[in-house]
Amino acid sequence: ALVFGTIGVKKVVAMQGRFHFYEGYSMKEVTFPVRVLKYLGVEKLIVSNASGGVNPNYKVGSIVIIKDHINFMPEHPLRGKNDERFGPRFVNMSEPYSVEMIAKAKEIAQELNIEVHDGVYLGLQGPTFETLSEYRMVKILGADCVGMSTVPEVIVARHMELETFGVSIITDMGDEESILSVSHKEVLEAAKKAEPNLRKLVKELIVRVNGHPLKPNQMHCLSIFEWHLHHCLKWYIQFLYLPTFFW
Ligand SMILES: O=P(O)(O)O[C@@H]1C[C@H](O)[C@@H](CO)O1
Ligand SMILES: Nc1nc2[nH]cnc2c(=O)[nH]1
Repeated sequence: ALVFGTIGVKKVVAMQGRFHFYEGYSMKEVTFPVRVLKYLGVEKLIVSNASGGVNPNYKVGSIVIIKDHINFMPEHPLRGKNDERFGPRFVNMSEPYSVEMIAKAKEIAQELNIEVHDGVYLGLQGPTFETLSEYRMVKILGADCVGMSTVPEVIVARHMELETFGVSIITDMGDEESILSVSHKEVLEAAKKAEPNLRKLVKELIVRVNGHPLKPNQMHCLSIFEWHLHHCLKWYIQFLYLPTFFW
């Protein structure tokens, strides 16, 4: 489901969940929502995920601003005939995550006293969590965290020239002491704990980032909508949770 709303004077559409390759969807299906969002007029994409940390400076609950990724997914979302209406055959991936949005998010985090790290996310197929040796491999390959999503969506976002910001919550650490206990339940619990800070950060980023504000006639609707938004914000944001898209 797509949830439509506003944050400040920005129109927002959030996906209630995402598709994963490990669930059996094709890469085209996994990334289809990004195409839809682009055609809805979305200009900027905020994508979030849960991941396992291999950078020893992280701990469970750390918020990591994704500065780059390594594509280790088994299939490429742009494989096959290229549709030039969407984007070019060969996509420049030198700045998959917006440097401008990263800088703004860091500035906000400092102001709000929220501890953030930055790092490289490596995407694997899943659904298994990594073995100790695989976590070690992830680290050797130059990544700071590992997960099962995001990379295909970001590739397709770049294909369509959507400016992208990515953030990851470290829900488990891929080290010898904590690895024995990693489970999906723990992933959900750790993500929930980090959620209030992530919510503040993302909300403020949406407010401050460049984009088209609502037009004056839309402001009238907004004032009526604001009461609703104010009273339902808590509920709303829970659904905005992961991942959030806006334009
Ligand atoms: O959709 P994300 O990447 O946030 O979900 C992560 C990876 C798996 O789907 C799940 C593992 O617990 O969390
Ligand atoms: N692949 C992978 N995905 C995750 N999602 C949350 N934690 C992890 C992890 O340790 N590994």
